[in-house]
Amino acid sequence: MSSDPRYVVAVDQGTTSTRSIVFDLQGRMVSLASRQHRHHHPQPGWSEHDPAEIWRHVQHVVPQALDDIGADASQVVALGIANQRESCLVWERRTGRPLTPVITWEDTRAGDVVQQVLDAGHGDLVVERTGAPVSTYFAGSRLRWLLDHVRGLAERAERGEVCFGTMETWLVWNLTGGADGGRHVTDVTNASRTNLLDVRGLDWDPRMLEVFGVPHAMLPHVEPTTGDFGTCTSVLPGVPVAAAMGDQQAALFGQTCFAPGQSKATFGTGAFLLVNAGSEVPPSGHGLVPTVAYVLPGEAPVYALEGSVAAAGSLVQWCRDALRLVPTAPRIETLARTAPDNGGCYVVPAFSGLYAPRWDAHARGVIVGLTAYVDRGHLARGVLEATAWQTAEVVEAVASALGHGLDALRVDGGMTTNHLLMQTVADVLDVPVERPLFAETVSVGAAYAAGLGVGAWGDLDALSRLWRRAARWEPAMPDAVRRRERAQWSRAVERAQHWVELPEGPDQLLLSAPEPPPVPEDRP
Ligand SMILES: Nc1ncnc2c1ncn2[C@@H]1O[C@H](COP(=O)(O)OP(=O)(O)O)[C@@H](O)[C@H]1O
Ligand SMILES: O=P(O)(O)OC[C@H](O)CO
Repeated sequence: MSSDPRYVVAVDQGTTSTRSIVFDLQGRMVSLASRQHRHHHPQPGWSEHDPAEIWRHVQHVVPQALDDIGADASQVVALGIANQRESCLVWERRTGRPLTPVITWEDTRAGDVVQQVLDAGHGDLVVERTGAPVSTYFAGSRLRWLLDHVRGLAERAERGEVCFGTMETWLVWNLTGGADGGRHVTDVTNASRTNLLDVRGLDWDPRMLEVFGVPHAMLPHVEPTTGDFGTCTSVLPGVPVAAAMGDQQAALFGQTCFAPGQSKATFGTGAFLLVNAGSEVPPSGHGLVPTVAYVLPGEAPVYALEGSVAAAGSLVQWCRDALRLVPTAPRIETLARTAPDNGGCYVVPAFSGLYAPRWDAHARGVIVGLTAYVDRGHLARGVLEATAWQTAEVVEAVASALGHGLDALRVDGGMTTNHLLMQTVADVLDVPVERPLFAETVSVGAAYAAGLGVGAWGDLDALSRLWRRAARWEPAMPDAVRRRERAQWSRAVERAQHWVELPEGPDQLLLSAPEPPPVPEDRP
Protein backbone atom coordinates (compact mmCIF):
# COMPACT_ATOMS: atom_id res chain seq x y z
CA MET A 1 0.00 0.00 0.00
CA SER A 2 1.29 3.47 -0.89
CA SER A 3 2.43 5.67 2.01
CA ASP A 4 1.12 8.66 0.08
CA PRO A 5 -2.03 9.74 1.96
CA ARG A 6 -5.25 9.57 0.00
CA TYR A 7 -8.33 11.69 0.55
CA VAL A 8 -11.97 12.13 -0.35
CA VAL A 9 -13.12 15.74 -0.65
CA ALA A 10 -16.66 16.92 0.09
CA VAL A 11 -18.21 20.22 -0.94
CA ASP A 12 -21.22 21.32 1.12
CA GLN A 13 -22.83 24.17 -0.78
CA GLY A 14 -25.31 25.41 1.86
CA THR A 15 -27.73 28.32 2.12
CA THR A 16 -25.40 30.26 4.39
CA SER A 17 -21.95 29.15 3.29
CA THR A 18 -19.91 26.90 1.06
CA ARG A 19 -17.62 24.44 2.85
CA SER A 20 -15.03 22.02 1.69
CA ILE A 21 -14.03 19.19 4.00
CA VAL A 22 -11.25 16.73 3.41
CA PHE A 23 -11.56 13.16 4.78
CA ASP A 24 -8.88 10.52 5.00
CA LEU A 25 -9.66 6.96 3.97
CA GLN A 26 -10.47 6.01 7.57
CA GLY A 27 -13.39 8.47 7.28
CA ARG A 28 -11.78 11.03 9.59
CA MET A 29 -12.21 14.72 8.90
CA VAL A 30 -8.74 16.24 8.43
CA SER A 31 -9.35 19.73 7.07
CA LEU A 32 -12.14 22.27 6.58
CA ALA A 33 -12.39 25.56 4.72
CA SER A 34 -15.52 27.66 4.54
CA ARG A 35 -16.81 30.92 3.06
CA GLN A 36 -20.13 32.69 3.53
CA HIS A 37 -21.81 34.21 0.49
CA ARG A 38 -24.13 37.18 0.32
CA HIS A 39 -27.86 36.67 0.65
CA HIS A 40 -30.01 39.19 -1.24
CA HIS A 41 -33.60 40.05 -0.33
CA PRO A 42 -34.48 42.59 -3.05
CA GLN A 43 -38.23 42.51 -2.33
CA PRO A 44 -40.36 41.05 0.47
CA GLY A 45 -40.41 37.29 0.02
CA TRP A 46 -37.53 37.28 -2.49
CA SER A 47 -34.31 35.44 -1.69
CA GLU A 48 -31.34 35.27 -4.05
CA HIS A 49 -27.68 34.33 -4.28
CA ASP A 50 -25.15 35.22 -6.95
CA PRO A 51 -24.22 32.00 -8.81
CA ALA A 52 -20.82 33.39 -9.84
CA GLU A 53 -19.99 34.22 -6.22
CA ILE A 54 -20.83 30.67 -5.12
CA TRP A 55 -18.70 29.16 -7.90
CA ARG A 56 -15.83 31.48 -6.89
CA HIS A 57 -16.17 30.25 -3.31
CA VAL A 58 -15.93 26.62 -4.43
CA GLN A 59 -12.80 27.54 -6.37
CA HIS A 60 -11.41 29.06 -3.17
CA VAL A 61 -12.41 26.66 -0.38
CA VAL A 62 -11.49 23.37 -2.06
CA PRO A 63 -7.81 24.24 -2.70
CA GLN A 64 -7.62 25.99 0.68
CA ALA A 65 -8.76 22.89 2.59
CA LEU A 66 -6.11 20.84 0.75
CA ASP A 67 -3.37 23.47 1.12
CA ASP A 68 -3.95 23.56 4.88
CA ILE A 69 -2.78 19.94 5.14
CA GLY A 70 -0.14 20.22 2.44
CA ALA A 71 -2.09 18.06 0.01
CA ASP A 72 -3.08 18.52 -3.61
CA ALA A 73 -5.49 17.15 -6.21
CA SER A 74 -3.23 14.21 -7.08
CA GLN A 75 -3.98 12.72 -3.63
CA VAL A 76 -7.76 13.03 -3.96
CA VAL A 77 -9.58 9.88 -5.04
CA ALA A 78 -13.06 11.38 -5.35
CA LEU A 79 -15.16 14.50 -4.91
CA GLY A 80 -18.68 14.41 -3.47
CA ILE A 81 -21.07 17.35 -3.60
CA ALA A 82 -23.96 18.08 -1.25
CA ASN A 83 -26.02 21.19 -1.72
CA GLN A 84 -28.87 23.36 -0.55
CA ARG A 85 -31.77 21.81 -2.41
CA GLU A 86 -34.51 23.41 -4.55
CA SER A 87 -32.49 26.63 -5.07
CA CYS A 88 -32.10 27.00 -8.82
CA LEU A 89 -30.90 29.11 -11.71
CA VAL A 90 -30.70 29.20 -15.50
CA TRP A 91 -27.57 29.79 -17.56
CA GLU A 92 -26.61 30.02 -21.22
CA ARG A 93 -25.43 26.71 -22.63
CA ARG A 94 -22.99 28.23 -25.15
CA THR A 95 -21.13 30.50 -22.71
CA GLY A 96 -22.03 29.27 -19.23
CA ARG A 97 -23.18 32.82 -18.41
CA PRO A 98 -25.83 32.88 -15.67
CA LEU A 99 -29.06 34.39 -17.00
CA THR A 100 -30.71 34.55 -13.58
CA PRO A 101 -29.63 34.78 -9.97
CA VAL A 102 -29.97 31.68 -7.82
CA ILE A 103 -33.59 31.87 -6.68
CA THR A 104 -33.42 30.11 -3.34
CA TRP A 105 -35.73 27.60 -1.74
CA GLU A 106 -36.91 30.28 0.72
CA ASP A 107 -38.17 32.57 -2.07
CA THR A 108 -41.95 32.95 -2.32
CA ARG A 109 -42.23 35.04 -5.51
CA ALA A 110 -43.83 32.18 -7.43
CA GLY A 111 -46.94 32.19 -5.23
CA ASP A 112 -49.10 33.09 -8.22
CA VAL A 113 -47.74 30.11 -10.20
CA VAL A 114 -48.64 27.81 -7.31
CA GLN A 115 -52.14 29.30 -7.22
CA GLN A 116 -52.58 28.80 -10.97
CA VAL A 117 -51.58 25.13 -10.74
CA LEU A 118 -53.98 24.61 -7.84
CA ASP A 119 -56.79 26.56 -9.56
CA ALA A 120 -56.33 24.36 -12.63
CA GLY A 121 -57.11 21.38 -10.36
CA HIS A 122 -53.64 19.79 -10.58
CA GLY A 123 -52.84 19.80 -6.84
CA ASP A 124 -53.61 16.13 -6.19
CA LEU A 125 -51.96 15.02 -9.42
CA VAL A 126 -48.71 16.76 -8.49
CA VAL A 127 -48.67 15.05 -5.08
CA GLU A 128 -49.47 11.67 -6.65
CA ARG A 129 -46.73 11.91 -9.30
CA THR A 130 -43.95 13.74 -7.43
CA GLY A 131 -44.77 13.00 -3.78
CA ALA A 132 -44.57 16.71 -2.92
CA PRO A 133 -47.31 19.34 -2.66
CA VAL A 134 -47.31 22.28 -5.07
CA SER A 135 -45.30 24.94 -3.27
CA THR A 136 -42.89 27.78 -3.95
CA TYR A 137 -40.45 25.67 -1.89
CA PHE A 138 -39.96 23.19 -4.74
CA ALA A 139 -38.09 24.42 -7.79
CA GLY A 140 -40.73 23.89 -10.51
CA SER A 141 -42.88 26.90 -9.66
CA ARG A 142 -39.85 29.21 -9.46
CA LEU A 143 -38.57 27.91 -12.80
CA ARG A 144 -41.98 28.65 -14.32
CA TRP A 145 -41.78 32.16 -12.82
CA LEU A 146 -38.39 32.69 -14.48
CA LEU A 147 -39.69 31.47 -17.83
CA ASP A 148 -42.55 33.96 -17.52
CA HIS A 149 -40.51 36.94 -16.36
CA VAL A 150 -37.08 36.80 -17.96
CA ARG A 151 -37.52 38.22 -21.42
CA GLY A 152 -36.89 35.67 -24.16
CA LEU A 153 -36.04 32.86 -21.74
CA ALA A 154 -39.02 30.63 -22.59
CA GLU A 155 -38.21 30.70 -26.32
CA ARG A 156 -34.53 30.05 -25.71
CA ALA A 157 -35.41 27.19 -23.36
CA GLU A 158 -37.53 25.55 -26.09
CA ARG A 159 -34.56 25.82 -28.46
CA GLY A 160 -32.27 24.12 -25.91
CA GLU A 161 -30.03 27.21 -25.66
CA VAL A 162 -30.21 27.43 -21.86
CA CYS A 163 -29.60 25.08 -18.95
CA PHE A 164 -31.70 24.81 -15.80
CA GLY A 165 -30.02 23.54 -12.69
CA THR A 166 -30.08 23.19 -8.94
CA MET A 167 -26.82 23.97 -7.17
CA GLU A 168 -25.10 20.62 -7.72
CA THR A 169 -25.93 20.89 -11.43
CA TRP A 170 -24.32 24.34 -11.59
CA LEU A 171 -21.22 23.16 -9.74
CA VAL A 172 -20.77 19.91 -11.71
CA TRP A 173 -21.18 21.86 -14.98
CA ASN A 174 -18.45 24.29 -13.97
CA LEU A 175 -16.13 21.71 -12.42
CA THR A 176 -16.25 19.47 -15.49
CA GLY A 177 -15.49 22.11 -18.10
CA GLY A 178 -18.35 24.61 -18.13
CA ALA A 179 -19.08 25.83 -21.66
CA ASP A 180 -16.19 23.62 -22.89
CA GLY A 181 -17.94 20.29 -22.49
CA GLY A 182 -19.18 20.55 -18.89
CA ARG A 183 -21.73 17.90 -17.93
CA HIS A 184 -25.35 19.01 -17.53
CA VAL A 185 -26.56 16.53 -14.92
CA THR A 186 -28.53 16.42 -11.69
CA ASP A 187 -28.71 13.76 -9.04
CA VAL A 188 -31.98 12.05 -8.34
CA THR A 189 -32.33 13.34 -4.75
CA ASN A 190 -32.13 16.95 -5.92
CA ALA A 191 -34.41 16.21 -8.86
CA SER A 192 -36.99 14.84 -6.41
CA ARG A 193 -37.26 18.37 -4.96
CA THR A 194 -38.50 20.07 -8.14
CA ASN A 195 -42.17 19.01 -8.43
CA LEU A 196 -41.07 17.75 -11.87
CA LEU A 197 -39.70 14.23 -11.16
CA ASP A 198 -41.71 11.04 -11.34
CA VAL A 199 -40.89 9.85 -7.82
CA ARG A 200 -41.35 6.19 -8.83
CA GLY A 201 -39.84 6.20 -12.34
CA LEU A 202 -37.03 8.51 -11.17
CA ASP A 203 -36.94 10.60 -14.34
CA TRP A 204 -38.60 13.83 -15.48
CA ASP A 205 -42.37 13.34 -15.63
CA PRO A 206 -43.75 14.56 -18.99
CA ARG A 207 -47.15 15.30 -17.40
CA MET A 208 -45.50 17.50 -14.74
CA LEU A 209 -43.48 19.32 -17.41
CA GLU A 210 -46.84 20.09 -19.08
CA VAL A 211 -48.44 21.22 -15.81
CA PHE A 212 -45.58 23.62 -15.04
CA GLY A 213 -44.88 24.48 -18.69
CA VAL A 214 -41.21 23.48 -18.54
CA PRO A 215 -39.38 22.57 -21.78
CA HIS A 216 -37.53 19.25 -21.46
CA ALA A 217 -34.64 20.67 -23.51
CA MET A 218 -33.46 22.84 -20.62
CA LEU A 219 -33.38 20.05 -18.03
CA PRO A 220 -30.27 18.16 -16.89
CA HIS A 221 -29.88 14.40 -17.19
CA VAL A 222 -30.94 12.61 -13.98
CA GLU A 223 -28.18 10.46 -12.41
CA PRO A 224 -28.10 8.12 -9.38
CA THR A 225 -26.60 9.56 -6.19
CA THR A 226 -23.25 7.88 -6.71
CA GLY A 227 -21.75 7.24 -10.09
CA ASP A 228 -20.05 9.10 -12.88
CA PHE A 229 -20.75 12.83 -12.72
CA GLY A 230 -17.69 13.52 -14.87
CA THR A 231 -14.08 14.43 -14.17
CA CYS A 232 -12.97 17.81 -12.87
CA THR A 233 -11.10 19.94 -15.37
CA SER A 234 -10.55 22.70 -12.83
CA VAL A 235 -10.28 23.06 -9.02
CA LEU A 236 -9.38 19.34 -8.67
CA PRO A 237 -8.13 18.47 -12.17
CA GLY A 238 -8.47 14.78 -12.98
CA VAL A 239 -10.57 13.95 -9.90
CA PRO A 240 -13.89 12.16 -10.52
CA VAL A 241 -17.06 13.74 -9.21
CA ALA A 242 -18.36 10.46 -7.78
CA ALA A 243 -21.45 11.58 -5.87
CA ALA A 244 -23.93 14.42 -5.60
CA MET A 245 -26.92 14.66 -3.34
CA GLY A 246 -29.24 17.12 -1.63
CA ASP A 247 -27.78 18.26 1.68
CA GLN A 248 -30.57 16.80 3.81
CA GLN A 249 -30.27 13.41 2.14
CA ALA A 250 -26.50 13.70 2.58
CA ALA A 251 -27.01 14.30 6.30
CA LEU A 252 -29.22 11.18 6.51
CA PHE A 253 -26.43 9.27 4.75
CA GLY A 254 -23.73 10.82 6.93
CA GLN A 255 -25.68 9.89 10.06
CA THR A 256 -25.68 6.36 8.59
CA CYS A 257 -29.48 6.10 8.81
CA PHE A 258 -29.48 3.20 6.35
CA ALA A 259 -32.19 1.13 8.06
CA PRO A 260 -35.91 1.88 7.65
CA GLY A 261 -37.18 3.89 10.62
CA GLN A 262 -33.84 5.57 11.39
CA SER A 263 -34.08 9.36 11.40
CA LYS A 264 -32.07 12.53 11.72
CA ALA A 265 -32.82 16.24 12.05
CA THR A 266 -30.50 18.89 10.64
CA PHE A 267 -30.67 22.35 12.19
CA GLY A 268 -29.19 24.89 9.78
CA THR A 269 -30.89 27.76 7.97
CA GLY A 270 -34.05 25.65 8.12
CA ALA A 271 -34.64 22.40 10.01
CA PHE A 272 -35.19 19.14 8.20
CA LEU A 273 -36.21 15.82 9.68
CA LEU A 274 -35.87 12.77 7.45
CA VAL A 275 -36.85 9.20 8.28
CA ASN A 276 -35.53 6.33 6.17
CA ALA A 277 -38.64 4.77 4.60
CA GLY A 278 -37.08 1.83 2.75
CA SER A 279 -37.39 1.01 -0.93
CA GLU A 280 -41.09 1.79 -1.48
CA VAL A 281 -42.40 5.34 -1.85
CA PRO A 282 -44.03 6.07 1.51
CA PRO A 283 -47.58 7.42 1.38
CA SER A 284 -47.99 11.22 1.47
CA GLY A 285 -49.98 12.53 4.39
CA HIS A 286 -49.71 14.19 7.79
CA GLY A 287 -48.01 17.10 6.02
CA LEU A 288 -44.88 15.04 5.31
CA VAL A 289 -43.25 14.68 1.92
CA PRO A 290 -41.95 11.42 0.43
CA THR A 291 -38.58 12.11 -1.14
CA VAL A 292 -35.71 10.14 -2.65
CA ALA A 293 -33.07 9.44 0.04
CA TYR A 294 -30.42 7.91 -2.21
CA VAL A 295 -29.98 5.65 -5.20
CA LEU A 296 -26.87 3.51 -5.42
CA PRO A 297 -26.12 2.06 -8.86
CA GLY A 298 -27.72 -1.31 -9.45
CA GLU A 299 -29.68 -1.20 -6.19
CA ALA A 300 -33.30 -0.39 -5.36
CA PRO A 301 -33.88 3.28 -4.57
CA VAL A 302 -34.19 4.24 -0.91
CA TYR A 303 -36.89 6.74 0.02
CA ALA A 304 -37.36 9.00 3.01
CA LEU A 305 -40.29 10.73 4.61
CA GLU A 306 -39.41 14.35 5.22
CA GLY A 307 -40.71 17.11 7.45
CA SER A 308 -39.17 20.45 6.46
CA VAL A 309 -39.21 23.55 8.65
CA ALA A 310 -38.56 26.70 6.62
CA ALA A 311 -37.03 28.96 9.27
CA ALA A 312 -34.75 27.84 12.11
CA GLY A 313 -31.20 29.26 12.02
CA SER A 314 -32.48 31.95 9.63
CA LEU A 315 -34.51 33.35 12.56
CA VAL A 316 -31.31 33.60 14.61
CA GLN A 317 -29.60 35.23 11.65
CA TRP A 318 -32.46 37.71 11.37
CA CYS A 319 -32.07 38.52 15.07
CA ARG A 320 -28.38 39.12 14.42
CA ASP A 321 -28.58 41.08 11.14
CA ALA A 322 -31.97 42.80 11.06
CA LEU A 323 -32.64 43.34 14.80
CA ARG A 324 -29.00 43.44 15.97
CA LEU A 325 -30.19 41.55 19.04
CA VAL A 326 -26.93 39.57 19.15
CA PRO A 327 -23.52 40.18 17.52
CA THR A 328 -23.11 36.54 16.42
CA ALA A 329 -25.49 33.59 16.05
CA PRO A 330 -24.00 31.57 18.98
CA ARG A 331 -24.53 34.54 21.31
CA ILE A 332 -28.28 33.87 21.16
CA GLU A 333 -27.63 31.09 23.68
CA THR A 334 -25.82 33.42 26.10
CA LEU A 335 -28.66 35.91 25.82
CA ALA A 336 -31.36 33.26 26.25
CA ARG A 337 -29.65 31.99 29.41
CA THR A 338 -30.17 35.42 31.03
CA ALA A 339 -33.90 34.60 31.26
CA PRO A 340 -35.41 31.64 33.12
CA ASP A 341 -38.16 31.19 30.51
CA ASN A 342 -39.83 32.95 27.58
CA GLY A 343 -41.76 35.38 29.81
CA GLY A 344 -44.92 34.62 27.82
CA CYS A 345 -43.36 35.55 24.46
CA TYR A 346 -43.70 33.25 21.39
CA VAL A 347 -42.02 33.79 18.03
CA VAL A 348 -43.38 32.15 14.88
CA PRO A 349 -40.83 32.70 12.08
CA ALA A 350 -43.09 32.14 9.08
CA PHE A 351 -40.87 34.27 6.83
CA SER A 352 -41.57 32.03 3.83
CA GLY A 353 -44.95 30.78 5.05
CA LEU A 354 -45.09 27.55 7.03
CA TYR A 355 -43.86 24.24 5.63
CA ALA A 356 -44.42 20.87 7.34
CA PRO A 357 -46.80 19.90 8.66
CA ARG A 358 -49.08 22.90 8.07
CA TRP A 359 -48.06 24.00 4.54
CA ASP A 360 -49.53 27.49 4.75
CA ALA A 361 -48.05 29.75 2.07
CA HIS A 362 -50.15 32.63 3.41
CA ALA A 363 -48.64 32.57 6.91
CA ARG A 364 -46.18 35.29 7.96
CA GLY A 365 -44.08 35.76 11.08
CA VAL A 366 -45.47 36.96 14.40
CA ILE A 367 -44.19 37.69 17.88
CA VAL A 368 -47.03 37.37 20.36
CA GLY A 369 -47.54 37.60 24.12
CA LEU A 370 -45.54 40.80 24.51
CA THR A 371 -45.88 42.72 27.76
CA ALA A 372 -43.60 45.34 29.29
CA TYR A 373 -42.12 42.48 31.33
CA VAL A 374 -40.59 40.81 28.24
CA ASP A 375 -36.90 41.62 27.73
CA ARG A 376 -34.21 40.60 25.26
CA GLY A 377 -33.49 37.37 27.14
CA HIS A 378 -37.14 36.27 27.00
CA LEU A 379 -37.20 37.06 23.30
CA ALA A 380 -34.05 34.98 22.73
CA ARG A 381 -35.73 32.08 24.56
CA GLY A 382 -38.77 32.46 22.30
CA VAL A 383 -36.48 32.40 19.27
CA LEU A 384 -34.86 29.10 20.29
CA GLU A 385 -38.16 27.57 21.35
CA ALA A 386 -39.56 28.35 17.89
CA THR A 387 -37.13 25.86 16.35
CA ALA A 388 -37.89 23.28 19.03
CA TRP A 389 -41.67 23.54 18.69
CA GLN A 390 -41.63 23.50 14.91
CA THR A 391 -39.56 20.31 15.14
CA ALA A 392 -42.02 18.90 17.67
CA GLU A 393 -44.87 19.39 15.21
CA VAL A 394 -42.92 17.47 12.58
CA VAL A 395 -42.09 14.67 15.03
CA GLU A 396 -45.78 14.40 15.96
CA ALA A 397 -46.62 14.11 12.25
CA VAL A 398 -43.95 11.42 11.81
CA ALA A 399 -45.38 9.50 14.78
CA SER A 400 -48.85 9.60 13.18
CA ALA A 401 -47.45 8.48 9.83
CA LEU A 402 -45.37 5.61 11.25
CA GLY A 403 -47.85 4.62 13.93
CA HIS A 404 -45.19 5.00 16.63
CA GLY A 405 -42.91 7.69 18.04
CA LEU A 406 -39.13 8.01 17.72
CA ASP A 407 -36.82 6.30 20.23
CA ALA A 408 -34.12 8.92 19.80
CA LEU A 409 -33.25 11.64 17.34
CA ARG A 410 -29.84 12.07 15.71
CA VAL A 411 -29.12 15.74 15.11
CA ASP A 412 -26.56 17.81 13.22
CA GLY A 413 -26.10 21.22 11.58
CA GLY A 414 -24.81 24.62 12.66
CA MET A 415 -27.41 25.15 15.41
CA THR A 416 -26.50 21.95 17.28
CA THR A 417 -23.54 23.65 18.98
CA ASN A 418 -26.24 25.44 20.97
CA HIS A 419 -26.67 23.30 24.12
CA LEU A 420 -29.70 25.18 25.37
CA LEU A 421 -31.46 24.62 22.07
CA MET A 422 -30.60 20.91 22.04
CA GLN A 423 -31.87 20.53 25.61
CA THR A 424 -35.05 22.38 24.63
CA VAL A 425 -35.52 20.09 21.63
CA ALA A 426 -35.16 17.00 23.86
CA ASP A 427 -37.59 18.57 26.35
CA VAL A 428 -40.38 19.47 23.94
CA LEU A 429 -40.02 16.25 21.92
CA ASP A 430 -39.77 14.14 25.06
CA VAL A 431 -37.16 12.13 23.16
CA PRO A 432 -33.38 11.89 23.73
CA VAL A 433 -31.30 13.85 21.25
CA GLU A 434 -27.88 12.61 20.08
CA ARG A 435 -25.16 14.45 18.21
CA PRO A 436 -22.38 12.55 16.44
CA LEU A 437 -18.68 13.22 16.68
CA PHE A 438 -18.59 14.63 13.15
CA ALA A 439 -21.32 17.27 13.31
CA GLU A 440 -20.64 18.21 9.65
CA THR A 441 -22.78 15.28 8.61
CA VAL A 442 -23.77 16.82 5.28
CA SER A 443 -20.14 16.67 4.19
CA VAL A 444 -19.70 13.28 5.83
CA GLY A 445 -22.59 11.95 3.74
CA ALA A 446 -21.26 13.44 0.51
CA ALA A 447 -17.80 12.01 1.23
CA TYR A 448 -19.15 8.58 2.18
CA ALA A 449 -21.23 8.43 -1.00
CA ALA A 450 -18.31 9.57 -3.17
CA GLY A 451 -15.91 7.13 -1.48
CA LEU A 452 -18.38 4.30 -2.02
CA GLY A 453 -18.66 5.33 -5.65
CA VAL A 454 -14.93 4.80 -6.26
CA GLY A 455 -14.57 1.79 -3.96
CA ALA A 456 -12.63 3.66 -1.26
CA TRP A 457 -14.93 2.21 1.40
CA GLY A 458 -16.42 -1.26 1.62
CA ASP A 459 -20.14 -0.98 2.07
CA LEU A 460 -22.90 0.66 4.10
CA ASP A 461 -22.20 -1.57 7.12
CA ALA A 462 -18.59 -0.42 7.16
CA LEU A 463 -19.79 3.19 7.13
CA SER A 464 -22.32 2.53 9.94
CA ARG A 465 -19.47 1.37 12.15
CA LEU A 466 -17.84 4.81 11.79
CA TRP A 467 -20.72 6.61 13.58
CA ARG A 468 -19.71 7.84 17.06
CA ARG A 469 -21.87 9.69 19.56
CA ALA A 470 -20.36 12.87 20.99
CA ALA A 471 -23.27 14.26 23.04
CA ARG A 472 -26.71 13.26 24.29
CA TRP A 473 -29.48 15.37 25.83
CA GLU A 474 -32.19 13.66 27.93
CA PRO A 475 -35.72 15.10 28.18
CA ALA A 476 -36.25 16.85 31.51
CA MET A 477 -39.44 18.91 31.11
CA PRO A 478 -42.41 17.99 33.30
CA ASP A 479 -45.36 16.73 31.22
CA ALA A 480 -47.71 19.44 32.50
CA VAL A 481 -45.32 22.18 31.38
CA ARG A 482 -44.87 20.54 27.98
CA ARG A 483 -48.64 20.32 27.47
CA ARG A 484 -49.18 23.95 28.51
CA GLU A 485 -46.38 25.27 26.29
CA ARG A 486 -47.52 23.11 23.36
CA ALA A 487 -50.98 24.66 23.60
CA GLN A 488 -49.53 28.18 23.75
CA TRP A 489 -47.33 27.50 20.74
CA SER A 490 -50.35 26.30 18.74
CA ARG A 491 -52.25 29.47 19.58
CA ALA A 492 -49.28 31.56 18.44
CA VAL A 493 -49.07 29.67 15.14
CA GLU A 494 -52.77 30.20 14.53
CA ARG A 495 -52.13 33.94 14.71
CA ALA A 496 -49.42 33.65 12.04
CA GLN A 497 -51.56 31.62 9.66
CA HIS A 498 -53.56 32.95 6.68
CA TRP A 499 -51.97 36.39 6.98
CA VAL A 500 -51.22 37.48 3.39
CA GLU A 501 -52.92 37.39 0.06
CA LEU A 502 -50.30 36.03 -2.33
CA PRO A 503 -49.01 38.87 -4.52
CA GLU A 504 -49.38 38.78 -8.29
CA GLY A 505 -46.05 38.44 -10.07
CA PRO A 506 -44.78 41.51 -11.93
CA ASP A 507 -45.42 41.75 -15.70
CA GLN A 508 -41.85 42.40 -16.70
CA LEU A 509 -38.44 41.12 -15.83
CA LEU A 510 -37.79 42.39 -12.31
CA LEU A 511 -34.76 40.39 -11.28
CA SER A 512 -32.50 42.19 -8.86
CA ALA A 513 -29.47 41.70 -11.10
CA PRO A 514 -30.42 43.62 -14.27
CA GLU A 515 -26.96 42.94 -15.72
CA PRO A 516 -26.07 39.24 -15.68
CA PRO A 517 -23.33 38.50 -13.13
CA PRO A 518 -19.81 38.22 -14.59
CA VAL A 519 -18.74 34.99 -16.21
CA PRO A 520 -16.87 32.81 -13.71
CA GLU A 521 -13.22 33.84 -13.63
CA ASP A 522 -11.47 30.72 -14.81
CA ARG A 523 -13.26 30.65 -18.16
CA PRO A 524 -11.71 32.37 -21.20
N1 LIG B 1 -24.88 28.49 18.30
C1 LIG B 1 -25.90 28.76 17.50
N2 LIG B 1 -27.14 28.97 17.99
C2 LIG B 1 -28.20 29.21 17.19
N3 LIG B 1 -28.11 29.28 15.86
C3 LIG B 1 -26.91 29.08 15.30
C4 LIG B 1 -25.75 28.83 16.08
N4 LIG B 1 -24.70 28.67 15.23
C5 LIG B 1 -25.19 28.83 13.99
N5 LIG B 1 -26.51 29.07 14.01
C6 LIG B 1 -27.42 29.26 12.86
O1 LIG B 1 -27.24 28.12 12.04
C7 LIG B 1 -27.23 28.48 10.65
C8 LIG B 1 -25.96 27.96 10.02
O2 LIG B 1 -25.96 26.57 10.12
P1 LIG B 1 -25.42 25.70 8.89
O3 LIG B 1 -25.64 24.28 9.24
O4 LIG B 1 -24.05 26.16 8.60
O5 LIG B 1 -26.44 26.23 7.78
P2 LIG B 1 -26.62 25.95 6.22
O6 LIG B 1 -26.19 24.52 5.98
O7 LIG B 1 -28.06 26.19 6.06
O8 LIG B 1 -25.79 26.91 5.43
C9 LIG B 1 -27.32 29.98 10.57
O9 LIG B 1 -28.65 30.31 10.19
C10 LIG B 1 -27.04 30.46 12.01
O10 LIG B 1 -27.86 31.56 12.33
O1 LIG C 1 -28.51 24.78 3.26
P1 LIG C 1 -29.37 24.25 4.36
O2 LIG C 1 -28.65 23.38 5.31
O3 LIG C 1 -30.17 25.34 4.99
O4 LIG C 1 -30.44 23.27 3.66
C1 LIG C 1 -31.38 23.79 2.82
C2 LIG C 1 -32.31 22.69 2.38
O5 LIG C 1 -31.68 21.79 1.52
C3 LIG C 1 -33.54 23.26 1.76
O6 LIG C 1 -34.43 22.24 1.43
